[in-house]
Amino acid sequence: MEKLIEFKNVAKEYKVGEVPIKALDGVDFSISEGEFVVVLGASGAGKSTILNILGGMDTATSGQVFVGGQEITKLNEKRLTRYRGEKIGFVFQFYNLIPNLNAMENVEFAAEVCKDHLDAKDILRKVGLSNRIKNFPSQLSGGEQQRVAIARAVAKNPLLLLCDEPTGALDYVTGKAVLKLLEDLNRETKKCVVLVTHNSAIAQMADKIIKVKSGRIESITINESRQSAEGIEW
Ligand SMILES: Nc1ncnc2c1ncn2[C@@H]1O[C@H](COP(=O)(O)OP(=O)(O)OP(=O)(O)O)[C@@H](O)[C@H]1O
Repeated sequence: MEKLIEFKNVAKEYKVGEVPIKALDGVDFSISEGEFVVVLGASGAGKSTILNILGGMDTATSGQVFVGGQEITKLNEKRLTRYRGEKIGFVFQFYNLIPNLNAMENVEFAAEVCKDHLDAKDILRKVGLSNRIKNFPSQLSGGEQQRVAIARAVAKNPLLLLCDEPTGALDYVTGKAVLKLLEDLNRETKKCVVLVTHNSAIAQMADKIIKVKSGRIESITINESRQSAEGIEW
């Protein structure tokens, strides 16, 4: 399989007052085309920092990050913004939908800047929301809002789908349904999904599990027996 993502000796340091905080310290890993990857670790381990650097929402202090053959650690702010807008679909824990746009408009608004974007209505149908397209976020349940957020990310037809604790605000059943949706999208579209979580049960869904501890890689495991979202329990 082609290498899609590569982190080479990546470090991230935050300065809070005079005190430097090493959020990442010498992180190396690679991810192949089409892989479903779970980044696992305790609170504060550095998971979101990895995802944010990968998605161009944050920058590394040192080291190199390659995505689809492009070194994103070399991009200036303007090109990084374009990379983020065109290549990355984000799904967050708290959905981040625009409250005064309905479901359809939320998806269209995000997708329209992307050249190869997909049809918003088709994607909303795919995530099981064809009868809610005119609803505003406040009229939708948490699980439905997360489906809109996933539709919004997918409609951009991005290179990568990055998900930061996508089930963190959802109950067990709804959370599993959202995981099933991400799994189906990964299998059907062959899009690479990188999902950050502290929930080790979710790791069973992955092709590759990257464990992070105190800003370093603790282990990288290839999972030969990937479980379906329906089959995992926590
Ligand atoms: N903007 C920031 N300024 C200062 N320190 C930060 C900042 N962002 C993150 N950190 C620190 O970097 C470390 C890694 O944070 P990160 O958010 O990546 O962890 P995480 O594994 O995603 O945790 P959680 O599961 O709680 O979200 C933590 O010690 C955190 O306090």
